[in-house]
Amino acid sequence: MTVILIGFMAAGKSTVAKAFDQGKFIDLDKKIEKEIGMTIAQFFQEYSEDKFRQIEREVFKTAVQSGYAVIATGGGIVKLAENRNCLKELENVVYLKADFETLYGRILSDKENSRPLALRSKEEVEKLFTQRAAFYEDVADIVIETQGKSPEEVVKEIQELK
Ligand SMILES: Nc1ncnc2c1ncn2[C@@H]1O[C@H](COP(=O)(O)OP(=O)(O)O)[C@@H](O)[C@H]1O
Ligand SMILES: O=C(O)C1=C[C@@H](OP(=O)(O)O)[C@@H](O)[C@H](O)C1
Ligand SMILES: [Mg+2]
Repeated sequence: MTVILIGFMAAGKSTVAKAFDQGKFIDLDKKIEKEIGMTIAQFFQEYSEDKFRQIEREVFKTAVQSGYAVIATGGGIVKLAENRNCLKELENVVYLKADFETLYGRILSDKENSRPLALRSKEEVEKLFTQRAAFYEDVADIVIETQGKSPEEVVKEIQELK
């Protein structure tokens, strides 16, 4: 079975996926960065978000056919209707949920990932969160509340699903 992790920026999708054995998980953003040879932030600047979404769509499609144990998506995977339809058809789509203040705090203190869409004002990021939250709820099979839980605790909950 493949577990697909969805959720807003800094929900913990990448951190949680990494806890699974090498080769058995894929982080779509890391895969994309390897393919494009630059960071996502650089790509947004040099090309566009739309171009990024096209690549994300293809990488996601390939990943779901590849038998990974865990797929960490990027927070914007739900932006394209094609991806939302695909998520709805899949099983074990896990929404890692947290409230906006928690996520925003994590975004600000995360020095490892550059998130171009988080460079906007806090109000705009919150607007994006509200729009996206409805999509995550809609396509998810399972919701895991991550608030007050360590990444290890979240990993354990996911392992118990198997
Ligand atoms: N359950 C958690 N509790 C506290 N901090 C977390 C948790 N999960 C992730 N983080 C931290 O939040 C930041 C973003 O995590 P990341 O896994 O990159 O999220 P995502 O891939 O969903 O954007 C990282 O600094 C990470 O260490
Ligand atoms: O929410 C988004 O649109 C994005 C989230 C990022 O992934 P994380 O959710 O892993 O931060 C990354 O794919 C890109 O910066 C766009
Ligand atoms: Mg990530």
